[in-house]
Amino acid sequence: MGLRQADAVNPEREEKSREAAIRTEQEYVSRAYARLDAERDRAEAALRAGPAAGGGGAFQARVESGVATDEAARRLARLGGVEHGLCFGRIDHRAGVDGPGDTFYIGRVGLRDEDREPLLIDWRATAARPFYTATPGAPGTLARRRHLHLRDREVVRLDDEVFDLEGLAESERRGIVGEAALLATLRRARTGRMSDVVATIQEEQDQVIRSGLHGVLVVQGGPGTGKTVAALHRAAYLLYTHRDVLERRGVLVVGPNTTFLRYIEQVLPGLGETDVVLATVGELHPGLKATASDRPDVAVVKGDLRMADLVAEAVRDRQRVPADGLRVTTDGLTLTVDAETCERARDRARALRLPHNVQRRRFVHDLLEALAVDRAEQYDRIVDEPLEEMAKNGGLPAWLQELIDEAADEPLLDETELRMAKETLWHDPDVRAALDALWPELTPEGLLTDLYTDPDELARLGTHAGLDPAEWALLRRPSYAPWTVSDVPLLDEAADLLGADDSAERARKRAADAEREQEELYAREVIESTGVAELDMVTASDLADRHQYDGPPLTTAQRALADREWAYGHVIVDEAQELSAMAWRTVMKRVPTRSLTVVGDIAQTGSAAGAASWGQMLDRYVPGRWREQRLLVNYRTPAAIMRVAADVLAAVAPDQVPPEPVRDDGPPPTAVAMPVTDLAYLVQAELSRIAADSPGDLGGTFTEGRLAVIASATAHPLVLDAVQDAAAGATPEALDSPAVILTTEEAKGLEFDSVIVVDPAGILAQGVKGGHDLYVSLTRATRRLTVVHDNDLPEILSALV
Ligand SMILES: Nc1ncnc2c1ncn2[C@@H]1O[C@H](COP(=O)(O)OP(=O)(O)OP(=O)(O)O)[C@@H](O)[C@H]1O
Repeated sequence: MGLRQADAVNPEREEKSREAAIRTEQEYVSRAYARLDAERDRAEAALRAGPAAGGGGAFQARVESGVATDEAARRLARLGGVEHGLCFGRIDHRAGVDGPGDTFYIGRVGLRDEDREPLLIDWRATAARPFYTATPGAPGTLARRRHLHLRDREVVRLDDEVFDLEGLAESERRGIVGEAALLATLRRARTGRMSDVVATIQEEQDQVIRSGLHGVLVVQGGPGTGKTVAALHRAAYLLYTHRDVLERRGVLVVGPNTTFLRYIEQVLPGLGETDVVLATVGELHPGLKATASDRPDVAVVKGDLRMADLVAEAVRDRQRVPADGLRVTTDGLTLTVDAETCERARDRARALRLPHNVQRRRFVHDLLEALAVDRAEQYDRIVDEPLEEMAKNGGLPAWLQELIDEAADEPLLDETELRMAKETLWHDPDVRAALDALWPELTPEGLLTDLYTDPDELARLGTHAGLDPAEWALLRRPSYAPWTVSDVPLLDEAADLLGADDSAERARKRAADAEREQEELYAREVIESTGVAELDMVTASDLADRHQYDGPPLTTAQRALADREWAYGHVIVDEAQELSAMAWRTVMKRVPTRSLTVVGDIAQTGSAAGAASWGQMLDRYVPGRWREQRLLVNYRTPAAIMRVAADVLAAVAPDQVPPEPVRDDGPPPTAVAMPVTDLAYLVQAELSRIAADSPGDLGGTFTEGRLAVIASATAHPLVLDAVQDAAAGATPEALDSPAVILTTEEAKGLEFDSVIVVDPAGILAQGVKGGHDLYVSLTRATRRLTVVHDNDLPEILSALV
């Protein structure tokens, strides 16, 4: 146990020295806040002044000041997020022979005083690391670590750990550092928001946070081990340490549902980062926000990699050759292209190995050419036939015969004539319809809708892709059904295969380039006519650029979100065990460098399409090249609740070890046999209990607790009926209310002070993953757990009293 400084002195002296220490720290903290205010003022002033100010007349200077303004905006955003708990730690290095050791204050952001001396060390900086890694057994060069607890800007408490006294029993500490501070933090009631834990990050979490940027890091840990908070702090750390790469490319955090992402959204800005995109798998296809889910058996089929083959088959199936060749009537003529020529055109287009919509251009050009030639030949025949007739009858003058012989050696159409003929044909609706039928321009949505609604096509192509009839039959759905989360990887796959015909975009660019040339010409004239010396450094292209400037640049996050082909600098996947193989395929396309943090718990896999092991999903992309870090300590669930959950885990995943709980507080969990109709009373009673034993915030402020009722699919509608006062569903508003009713799936990744689990037998019966669902439900409570059953308590919950 870490020896607190206070233990070594008598109570009165302790109180006095504590007050004195608080006064000293208050002075320091006040200085830090004053500095923060000054920095904010400075950044605000720079921002108000705008890009042109301070740059003098020279254009380059103005550009530089524009960059400085962007930097000021970033800095301001960063400084805005650190008001709460600005400074939370202090480390004193051991004195050496050459004098006292260094002292550093650790904060959410780095600050320097007027003389550029460090006032606060950013928590992500190397110099801050001992704050997180020192243990009594391995203190490194630290003599003391101090946690500072603030309420607003006031220092209200200090917690010390002194490392250079003897007699510290490492074994008692279970690897936990800063225990007093940690437990105080954990005992705070849940506010419906995920808090950042930057002041109490633990050693094992610190290793995750500061692990190198490259490669795939898997963070495997049981419920409540801080995987999510560690992953988010890792995002902040990586952005700080690899700013150059990551500010440009951004970090993508993929989480299980939008509510959950909202929770973590409240953490990241608090850490002062802005270049992070948060998305669910349902949002990875730009322009779509899929939230609906498929039935588990359907999700399993859609999540299988054979779906990639099915989508590819569907695309190929739309590149057709008519068995009897192409016939199309235009301008009173029936033009034809034989099947062999059509086939050659298709093979030439496919050989380009480009997306379908881009290959289409080649195919269309080839067929238009064939049609144009046929038309020319037909015209030719119309003119030639009477002449041939005349020639046969010997009625053709010699000069005309000579002309005809000459023309026979010339091609029928020269280049310009051919281009114009193709152009005319392309504008004929009948020609276009005929070509569209052979090689249509496709959208991902259109392709999948057609496929899902056509049983014959599903049968034919499904068999090609290796799906059996029971599987492809599950894919049928009406065209009006909403897109589901499992459809998104398939849409993404289709988008890759289809690509976009960018001719319109290229035409726009050509026009823009021409316009720009004009701008440059004009700018050159301006430079020549003004002859102003300070413009010497400006090139005409600079001036043209300035002229075309239209609004502030998009942030990395905004640009990344809009671009399906954006390559992120790093991707973090939370609750990663839930991703299907197809979802992994989509995620991996977003990060060609394979720099990922994969966070999850195989024992909590609830989705039938999810992972049974990490290797199953990752080896395909980084065979044997991913590293795993385990988190073993549970910071959420008290020991008594964890004992009950451990029995469930032993039954459903005997090879998984439950995490070791830090907390040993709270009442024992209970089981109550009662009808669901009486549930409202229990909810009321629980709400009063959590209000009564809410310990208040560190500074004494009372914080409200939260309660969740997690019900089996069968009991869920009955619970909604019985407890009408409670909110329902994992929506942001519902989670902000005192009591919320959730399904097991909605409860994933969330936590509450008190949890009532209804119908455990029903949850267990929820398909193959029922046991995992029950394990997840039982581990959502930070203080109280009640299990409600209808006299059918499953055997594996017999530890409940
Ligand atoms: N070092 C820490 N200091 C204080 N609180 C912590 C620490 N680590 C984790 N916690 C708290 O423990 C709780 C669980 O953390 P988190 O939700 O990140 O766990 P998880 O491993 O993602 O859980 P699950 O798999 O059950 O979703 C949170 O309330 C978090 O704030």
